[in-house]
Amino acid sequence: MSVIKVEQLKKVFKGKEVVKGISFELNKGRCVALLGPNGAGKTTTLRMLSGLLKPSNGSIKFQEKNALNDIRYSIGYLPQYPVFHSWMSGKEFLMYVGELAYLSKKEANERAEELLKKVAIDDAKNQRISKYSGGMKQRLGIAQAMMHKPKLLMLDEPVSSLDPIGRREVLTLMEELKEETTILFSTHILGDAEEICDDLLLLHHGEILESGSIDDLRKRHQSPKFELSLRDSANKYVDKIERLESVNTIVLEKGELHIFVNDIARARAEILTKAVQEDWPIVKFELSRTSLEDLFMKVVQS
Ligand SMILES: Nc1ncnc2c1ncn2[C@@H]1O[C@H](COP(=O)(O)OP(=O)(O)OP(=O)(O)O)[C@@H](O)[C@H]1O
Repeated sequence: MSVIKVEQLKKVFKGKEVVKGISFELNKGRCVALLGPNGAGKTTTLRMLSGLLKPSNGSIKFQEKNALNDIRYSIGYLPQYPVFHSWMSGKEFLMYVGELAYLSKKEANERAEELLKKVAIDDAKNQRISKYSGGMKQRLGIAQAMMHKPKLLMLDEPVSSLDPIGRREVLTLMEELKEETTILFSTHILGDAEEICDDLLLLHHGEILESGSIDDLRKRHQSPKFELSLRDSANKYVDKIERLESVNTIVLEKGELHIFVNDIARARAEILTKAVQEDWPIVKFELSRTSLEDLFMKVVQS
């Protein structure tokens, strides 16, 4: 069952389309990564979904209506650069957020205590936020977004500004939150997406290039390739290999040739025959598979 359905969502800033009519659905209970390089349109998309930015076109539909008939009560949102009232303590801040979400004082107090434990800052709950580390602030930001038990939690690059320990803490916390709510989080790091997410939306120049479960995408993007290194300049061999019938495409990466093929046996025979005939100074000739990483690198570099 889907939590949210987005159709033809578009945003134009000063005549420039930065989100180009994207459509997708998020299924209940899934953790979905909105993955894309800088400037892909991730923040703009999340801001439209959270109601902070008016779309130029398209529709955003929540499948379940909430009692207040306002999508903001179905969504928890942590912006990329959250602003806290730093003079407040973590607990006071959560109580304040609870009040804004129309929770009673009792409800807000119970929920705040529960979340402070969950995000592991209950020891520091009475300390001023200005004393918190980056990781603690980010975890408080997640708690803030969860105060009103949203159906969908959206986090904009929640780990990109953190040190390795902070990153680990927040990623572990997100894994736990998957049990409670559907998560959409933006990142430009494929590894983070793969570590905690089920599904992926790959965004580039405001368009969704790939979407689906990470497992399926991984399978779909596995195709055979040979990696060839030579003691010579690899450039000299590109033309010769490209002319072989069994070769699809060649990518030169860090001095190594990545030769994409369909028929492994035929390609191997053709390449090695040519190499022996011309006495190529081969250092490495190895079969490997392309991967989601290859796809992402191609997207990021284009
Ligand atoms: N308010 C605005 N006015 C004009 N252009 C904007 C505005 N907000 C974003 N943009 C442009 O829209 C494009 C997408 O920006 P956005 O912040 O959504 O990308 P992003 O994928 O979140 O990138 P990053 O990872 O760097 O945060 C960029 O080219 C950006 O300069």
